[in-house]
Amino acid sequence: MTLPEPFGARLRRAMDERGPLCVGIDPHASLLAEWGLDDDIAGLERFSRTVVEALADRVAVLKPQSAFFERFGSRGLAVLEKSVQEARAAGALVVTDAKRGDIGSTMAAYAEAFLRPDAPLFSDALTVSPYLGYGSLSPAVALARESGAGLFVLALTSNPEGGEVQHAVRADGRTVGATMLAHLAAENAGEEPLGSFGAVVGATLGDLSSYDLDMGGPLLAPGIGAQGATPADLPRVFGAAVRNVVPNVSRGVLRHGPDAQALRGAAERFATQIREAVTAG
Ligand SMILES: O=C(O)c1cc(=O)[nH]c(=O)n1[C@@H]1O[C@H](COP(=O)(O)O)[C@@H](O)[C@H]1O
Repeated sequence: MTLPEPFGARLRRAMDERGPLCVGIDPHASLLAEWGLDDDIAGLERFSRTVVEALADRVAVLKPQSAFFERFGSRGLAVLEKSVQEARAAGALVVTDAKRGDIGSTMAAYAEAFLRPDAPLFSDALTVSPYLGYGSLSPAVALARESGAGLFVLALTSNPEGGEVQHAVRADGRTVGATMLAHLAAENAGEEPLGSFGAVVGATLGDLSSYDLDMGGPLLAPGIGAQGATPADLPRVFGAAVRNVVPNVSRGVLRHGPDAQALRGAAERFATQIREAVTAG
């Protein structure tokens, strides 16, 4: 049996070919209104389809945020399934942002929901929370390896509240966030050209030179646009690890809809600024 190509290798290629930008599919009620759509299932469906049709053939990664679909119950989940499948079919890698995390035996079921290749919500990667202990994620790590999928583990999140947990210093002197990065480095050891086990590290966090961000995997960096970070911040925040950064922009692109050309233009502007910043950095 041939193993599927690992997520990290597929992501590296997509980043090299398309640039590293990840656009979020975050159908906030306020964005639906701005787009002239109703806050209902038809509005959700129209919003998601528009983003997928405009961008899935050109950006490396699309990241649907599950909460905005779950808000509509089972019909919302059906739209999420369709969006994930159509985006993947059109050539984007899909990171489903569901931030799952639970005791190991329950985590196994979450992993099956998103990382088993025949699952309706199968995604190239899933965001997960390690704050029930990194080891609780083991079933997801194992299934991702088997399926050629990946994980993005919350390490240093973009929100100001994250620090009370992630910057907390453990008995061994390391911060909790640094410990998560070290677990990921071990997971990715020997994986070329890029490991499949990424970290989420906010672009909003300023100087992170005290952290070892070179953990062999991708760094999903939300916070650009609506949360105040800019592409120009990336080299300062990530240092040499900037080459492995997948910058996420959600509202900063989405507010340009519903016109597909305007969405593409906004994504292109961010992509250009990111390329310039990474090259200069
Ligand atoms: O895992 C994430 O994607 C994530 C982690 C984090 O630390 N901060 C963060 O903003 N996110 C997500 O990234 C997206 C950011 O959206 P914008 O602020 O609109 O660009 C949202 O979907 C958030 O849920």
